[in-house]
Amino acid sequence: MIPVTILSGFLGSGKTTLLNHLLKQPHEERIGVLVNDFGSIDIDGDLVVGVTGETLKLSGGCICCTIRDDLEQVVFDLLSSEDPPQRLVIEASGVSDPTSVAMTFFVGRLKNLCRVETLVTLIDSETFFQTPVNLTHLLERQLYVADLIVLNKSDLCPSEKLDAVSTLIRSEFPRARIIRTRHGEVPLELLFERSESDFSPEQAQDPIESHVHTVHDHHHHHHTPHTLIFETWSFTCDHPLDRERLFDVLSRLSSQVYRAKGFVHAQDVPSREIVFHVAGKRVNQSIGNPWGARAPQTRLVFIAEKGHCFDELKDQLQECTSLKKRTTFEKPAGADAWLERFASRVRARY
Ligand SMILES: Nc1nc2c(ncn2[C@@H]2O[C@H](COP(=O)(O)OP(=O)(O)OP(=O)(O)O)[C@@H](O)[C@H]2O)c(=O)[nH]1
Repeated sequence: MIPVTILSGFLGSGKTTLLNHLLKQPHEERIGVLVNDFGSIDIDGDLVVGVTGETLKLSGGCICCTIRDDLEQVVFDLLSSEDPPQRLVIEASGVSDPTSVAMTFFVGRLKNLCRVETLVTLIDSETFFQTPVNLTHLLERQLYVADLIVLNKSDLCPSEKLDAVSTLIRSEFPRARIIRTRHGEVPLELLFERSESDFSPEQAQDPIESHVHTVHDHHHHHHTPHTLIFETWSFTCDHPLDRERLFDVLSRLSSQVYRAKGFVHAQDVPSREIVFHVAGKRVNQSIGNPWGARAPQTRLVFIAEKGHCFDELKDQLQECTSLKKRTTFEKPAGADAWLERFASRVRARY
């Protein structure tokens, strides 16, 4: 039976960062990695670096609901390949319920091939107490089934706040082990350590959600698909963007936008990708890979509250393609004529 580790945690909590850290650590097993992006274009798969095994991308939906069958198929194909991985790590999308992802391994063809060893849930410690009320249910679901809870982004959080987050989580979810990290730096041994028992379907029957997914009826799937709760929109553009303007636009995103990320074709660094992340109110950018033979293209994905209208953002992003430099001072109409009159008066006097 192939051991499976499921990484979950809300949008931007640091799952991909943890995955990258994990894959950079020396490991002897062949690790198969599956990355699920909720957005309509795949970004996460390309953000995973240093993979020694195989990385498969599942995008365009959430593996816990709309594309759950795809997950089963992809894992089955991977395990039936000539050189199958010895271990699987699945990065669930930030909006997914890890229980549903785990349940995929208790039904159909995967039932006798895999065992779900560890469920890891990441928390963005900095923004934990600002979690929008309509998202606390999802967060609870992610925490409830976790064997390991990672309080990530500890570098952005004063120690008193971190203690408060830790105390609250420990009292609400006493079963899990809790670890504080920065940049997802969890030791491999901890991630792959067998918990006291593997995940069992009974764990899915938690008090938070009464309508559980039963083992026998895999299609008896009651929870609301995330496409009904979240809105996703992507922006692609071949023209280079003004990075300063883009930073400005991304810094002022509506609070209904929970997450943005992607690759930018920037005017000032035309030869390399610029990787942008917005998580909470924080905008991060870093220089990524050279475009090489690929045609440079900006690909940004946004995840927001259902019903959010992206029209204004679309206009703002399109304006970032303009080569015109922004001026902070716009001369009022008639200013030139006035200046000319003023100058001639000065000339006449002196
Ligand atoms: N300062 C700081 N930044 C972090 C830390 N962990 C992750 N980040 C940054 O947070 C942003 C989001 O990190 P990701 O790893 O992409 O988050 P994610 O959970 O995979 O995001 P989704 O897949 O969209 O849900 C990136 O800009 C990371 O560099 C941390 O511990 N400290």
